[in-house]
Amino acid sequence: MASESSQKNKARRQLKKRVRVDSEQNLERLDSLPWNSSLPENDGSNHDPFSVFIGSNELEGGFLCLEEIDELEYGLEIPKIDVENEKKKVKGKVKSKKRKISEGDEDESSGGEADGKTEGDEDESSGGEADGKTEGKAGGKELVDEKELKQKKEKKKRKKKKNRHEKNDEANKLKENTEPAEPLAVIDSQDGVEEDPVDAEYYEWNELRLHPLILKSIYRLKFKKPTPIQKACIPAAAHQGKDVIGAAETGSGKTLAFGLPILQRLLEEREKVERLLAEKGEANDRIAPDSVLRALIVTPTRELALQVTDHLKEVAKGTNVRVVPIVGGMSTEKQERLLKARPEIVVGTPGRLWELMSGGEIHLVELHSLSFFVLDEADRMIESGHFRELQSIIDMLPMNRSTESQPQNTQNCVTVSSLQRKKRQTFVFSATLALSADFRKKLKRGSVNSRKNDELNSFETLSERAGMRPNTAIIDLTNASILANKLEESVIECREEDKDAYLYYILSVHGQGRTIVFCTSIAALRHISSILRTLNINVWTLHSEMQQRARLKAIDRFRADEHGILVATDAAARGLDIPGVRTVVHYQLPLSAEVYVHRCGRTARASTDGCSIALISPNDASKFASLCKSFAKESFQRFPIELSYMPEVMKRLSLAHQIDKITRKNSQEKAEKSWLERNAESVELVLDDDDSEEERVKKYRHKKATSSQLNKLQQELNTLLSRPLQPKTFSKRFLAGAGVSPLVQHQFEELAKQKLGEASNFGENKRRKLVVIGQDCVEPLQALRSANKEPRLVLKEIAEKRKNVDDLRRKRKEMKKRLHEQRRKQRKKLKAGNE
Ligand SMILES: Nc1ncnc2c1ncn2[C@@H]1O[C@H](COP(=O)(O)OP(=O)(O)OP(=O)(O)O)[C@@H](O)[C@H]1O
Repeated sequence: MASESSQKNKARRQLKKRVRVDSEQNLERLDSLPWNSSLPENDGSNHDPFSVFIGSNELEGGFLCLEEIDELEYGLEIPKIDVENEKKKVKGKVKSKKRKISEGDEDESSGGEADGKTEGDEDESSGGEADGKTEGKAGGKELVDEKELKQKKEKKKRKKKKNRHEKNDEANKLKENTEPAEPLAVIDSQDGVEEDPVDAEYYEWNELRLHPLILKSIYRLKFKKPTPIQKACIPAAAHQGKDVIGAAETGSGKTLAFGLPILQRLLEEREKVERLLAEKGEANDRIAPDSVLRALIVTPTRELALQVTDHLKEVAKGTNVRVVPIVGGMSTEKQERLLKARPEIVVGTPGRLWELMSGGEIHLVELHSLSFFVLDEADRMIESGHFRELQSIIDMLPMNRSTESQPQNTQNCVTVSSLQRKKRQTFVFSATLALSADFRKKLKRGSVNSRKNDELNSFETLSERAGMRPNTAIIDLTNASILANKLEESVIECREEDKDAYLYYILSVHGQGRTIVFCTSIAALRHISSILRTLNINVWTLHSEMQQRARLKAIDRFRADEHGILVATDAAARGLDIPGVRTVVHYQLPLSAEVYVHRCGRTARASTDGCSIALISPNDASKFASLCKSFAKESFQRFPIELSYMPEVMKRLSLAHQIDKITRKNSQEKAEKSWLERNAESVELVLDDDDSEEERVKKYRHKKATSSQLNKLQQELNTLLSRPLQPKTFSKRFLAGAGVSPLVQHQFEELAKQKLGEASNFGENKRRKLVVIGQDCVEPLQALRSANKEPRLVLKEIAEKRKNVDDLRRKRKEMKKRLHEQRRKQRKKLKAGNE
């Protein structure tokens, strides 16, 4: 018996030793993971008096370890960081192994009092010898000792149990607050230890060691795990304090990839001040809120600036960090008022930012404590139209070399910024950074600071001017095509004049989900929106000539409509984040591959899928060819067209075009007339109607004829539109199969109402059961996927067609020239004959 017990004890001791080694190895491994902050050595250049209190961390931003932050202070139990997890797992393993070893023993322990043998087994911590000693002894003292020991152990057990319950309660509370839906209990099948569901679900976030308040926001937003660009950027930017150049596909979460490190540092710094004051025994209310600008984020468009602001505000909820947008098209006074509140983060467009900066706006020019300078959609920023203002803004930034100014400790009040005299971090992000051949080379070299290109508006110059440091982390996660992974691209070849018909076809036969139709010119946008409205399709428009308020309204309305259609110029191509955009139509091809990528990026965002359809006419051939070349593509899938729909589509389009032409002419005439009248009025002239009676009658007749023609056309179109769009072979008796888009469904419903109306007029109750069937949605993406046998448009074909078109044009030109020459000769002959 004794030998059995000592064997058990030996086994236990060995196991303990192994577990300790395992756990140490695990901790070592975790310590060596790349996200550990690799803080530079103190080079002695930091003269910040506060560094005495802060320690070496202060040198590079004073990053706090997560462990230093008291979770309870924030009213939440933060899922443990990886180290904790590992420890927990190790403990679990020990437990389960112990359990295996002492199986039976524990059972015995319930009846331990009877034989007194198992006491020592349970009290494994006291060592195996105790067992040996108690073994076989039944003396009174020993019994008393055993009883005491047992009581102690039970007390300990009860305490442990209580603690466990309390912990579970807290975890449950957090789950309720953050993850109300389907809490997932994960059981580690290997060691039988129950893992915290939040722990398991947000495991990857925990590894990034973000501030508890940021994690709380992330749980609230239900972002289960960081996206690859976030995973790559956060350790470098937030924990290693590096500058970052980041390129990743559209919709991949780049905003938070730079936004979270900013928040992290601001919160860490606040924590540090609080801690310092607490150490010095001073009250927290003496901490002044940050009254200086800490992060300046520049975006190329107003919508994007507003969107980034909203996104950051959402994550910064509950942190007291203020984010403010500064964009053109809105009242300058209002924005100045916003800046008076001295927000820590400002997101703006270069134009308005520079306007306020050059006007001496105090919050924007006091940049000594600026810790972050961010260029979102950086490649767009270096294009003409933005660069000059951006350059001026960059020139206002203080040198990013040393801790140039002394901390302010005004009136004995510690400001957070006064403690943060460290280098400014620069973040440069875009989906298409890697598209430029020049930049691609630099990315490959892993450096952006080699001075080969002296072009003023090069990316290189910009980053250098912005104070980007040599050890910048360059993170390029773009795939070969740069486009989102789940995007399906397709093309429709058609004549220029048929583009409207194909657009109508896509929207009416397949118009599921939100669609954005892109064009390059405002004139084309106006044309399309007018035609579509004539065809009873409700569309929103967005272009740069619109008032800012109208632009935002259009976006809001589009966002609110599940099957909304937005016709936009490239003003909406970058950054716009509207969930549920299923299709992007390129009515006109963009002028560059970058813009094509950004347009396509309005769909297939955040790991969802989507589809892009480009309408290509012979005029677009050369643009299309260069697009293919940029993406090294040899072929494109053709979008499947059910040709039997086309006769009906064409009929409607022809009517819509005629109506549109007449209405445009009318409104143009009206505008011209009112312009003349307005001008005459302004110079106090009375306009004479100098038309003769005959002319006036003629005009009247013409007007009447046009208006009756317009009425006729409109009626005809209305009749067509009141019927669902049907393929030519469509049988009215059986309505099934092809799938019904919202527009067609609406038309069916209208038809049903009409029929019901007729039926009730004639008292025919039998016809009441008019049912619309076949409502399975066939959205463009679905149609595209199910038509994978559709022949692909090969680049060679395009090149051939382009050559044919060019040949034809050349021949026509030559013929014209020949004809012209012939006529000239004839005229010359005639002239000579006459003479
Ligand atoms: N970790 C995450 N998990 C799930 N969704 C996320 C995560 N991070 C961001 N998102 C969401 O993904 C969407 C796209 O994010 P964001 O606008 O930052 O993308 P982007 O890469 O900047 O796109 P673009 O290049 O088009 O500007 C947003 O709706 C955002 O809320």
